[in-house]
Amino acid sequence: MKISVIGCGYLGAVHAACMAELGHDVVGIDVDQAKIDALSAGTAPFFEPGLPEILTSSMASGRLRFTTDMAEAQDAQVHFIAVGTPQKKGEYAADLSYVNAAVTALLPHLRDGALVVGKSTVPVGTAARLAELVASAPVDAELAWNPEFLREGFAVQDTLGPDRLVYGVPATEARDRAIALLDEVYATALARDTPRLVTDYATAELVKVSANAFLATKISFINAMAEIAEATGADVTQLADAIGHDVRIGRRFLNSGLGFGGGCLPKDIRAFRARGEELGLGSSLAFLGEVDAINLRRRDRMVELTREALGGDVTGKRVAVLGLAFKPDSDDVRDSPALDVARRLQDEGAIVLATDPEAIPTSQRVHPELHYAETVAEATTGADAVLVLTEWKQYRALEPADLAGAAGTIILDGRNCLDVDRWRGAGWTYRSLGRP
Ligand SMILES: NC(=O)c1ccc[n+]([C@@H]2O[C@H](COP(=O)([O-])OP(=O)(O)OC[C@H]3O[C@@H](n4cnc5c(N)ncnc54)[C@H](O)[C@@H]3O)[C@@H](O)[C@H]2O)c1
Ligand SMILES: O=c1ccn([C@@H]2O[C@H](COP(=O)(O)OP(=O)(O)O[C@H]3O[C@H](CO)[C@@H](O)[C@H](O)[C@H]3O)[C@@H](O)[C@H]2O)c(=O)[nH]1
Repeated sequence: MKISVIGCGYLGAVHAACMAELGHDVVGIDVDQAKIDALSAGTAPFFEPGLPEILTSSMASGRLRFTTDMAEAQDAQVHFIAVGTPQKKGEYAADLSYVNAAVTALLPHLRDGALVVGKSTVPVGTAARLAELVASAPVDAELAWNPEFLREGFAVQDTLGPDRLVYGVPATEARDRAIALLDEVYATALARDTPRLVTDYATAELVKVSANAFLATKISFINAMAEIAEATGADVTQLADAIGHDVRIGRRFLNSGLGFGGGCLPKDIRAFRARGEELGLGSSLAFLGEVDAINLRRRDRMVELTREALGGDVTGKRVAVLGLAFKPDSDDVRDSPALDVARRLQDEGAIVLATDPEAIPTSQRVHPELHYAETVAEATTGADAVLVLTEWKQYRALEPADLAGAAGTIILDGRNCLDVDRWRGAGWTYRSLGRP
């Protein structure tokens, strides 16, 4: 099938490459010339495991190409909208200007029978409005909403093998045709019995934001328990293991620490709250304000813990920060708790040297004033304290001997990911968020 993917960021570039990998003929379109140049050269514009390989194979097969020219979408039967929906400046609501612009620019290029498929995360009610815009096209075209649940770091795997497919389709006679086209797109996943839920626009939009709200709530729940654990001498990681054995609760997404960041959970819970208020249902989603507040307090506590460990004042103290990305296996630093803590410590007068296996270039772009080191050895040499803020596999595996160049023996575990006995046994002062 001929497919266009409009917006080639973390979501769209992976989606385009994976659709081509599945045998479709795909054109990826973006307004960012540099991104399109990189993708056209077969280079992934960000770090995502597995993406370079499928980009190379799909481009070599001739089934994948990239352009900034929207007219090249004209042959496609299905058009995925994968542009950004960031938080508006100074507000909680989502900025829908990119989605509106993308759909508007696509309209003159739609062919008869085309299906425009929303993938971006949007406030409930957006699809119904965009459906009217699509209906104004000079041809017979329809809109469907097909939210995406991929996780960065596992984006290729999640796109090729999603855990569920949700189709929000029109209530008109075009419904069956929209379902048939989406079934053709996802034939490989459907052949493996991937659950498929066909619903209306509003439910499809809400499935996405409520899933992220639930995940964020689960993380903030365990981080609230970490606050209580810290005050009472309990161990939040043991608590998570114990409650996680109850299958009704489950252990996943109960990792306490610095909390959630990234381009999705923080802005999605805020946009959901803002939408609730617009609907006159602010109280139904008011708890998300608390989820957000608990999450942001973790960053404050990490800065405070560093201050405490360094005798009450970080001024002039050397602090090594290991980890800048919002999570391991990604170079994404959007709303990254790690980068935020590093920056705040530097603002307080600490001499911060930060490192990350992949996220130095992305961090440098937003915080050129921070000092970066290419290796752990370089970052930790002469350090009074070492902070682990993103739980990359290589940081979890660190041994005290690897930090022999540090001046002090203070290690602060912002992700509750280190072996306490290994560090204390080697004479280090180990402190964390919620472990005694
Ligand atoms: N990143 C994820 O893991 C993920 C997962 C599921 C859903 N989402 C949702 O997908 C959407 C995209 O997220 P992202 O992380 O890929 O964002 P991103 O910022 O990485 O990518 C968005 C891309 O859209 C492009 N763009 C903007 N306006 C355009 C236009 N008019 N025409 C063509 N391209 C345009 C930008 O240049 C950019 O490359 C958001 O709504 C997000 O919430 C993201
Ligand atoms: O137990 C946990 C799990 C995650 N996190 C943090 O939560 C954030 C988000 O992690 P994760 O959800 O794995 O990453 P994303 O790639 O942002 O994926 C989320 O956001 C995407 C965009 O909407 C959705 O598609 C995914 O389903 C949803 O998991 C990161 O900062 C993690 O460090 C924790 O603090 N504790």
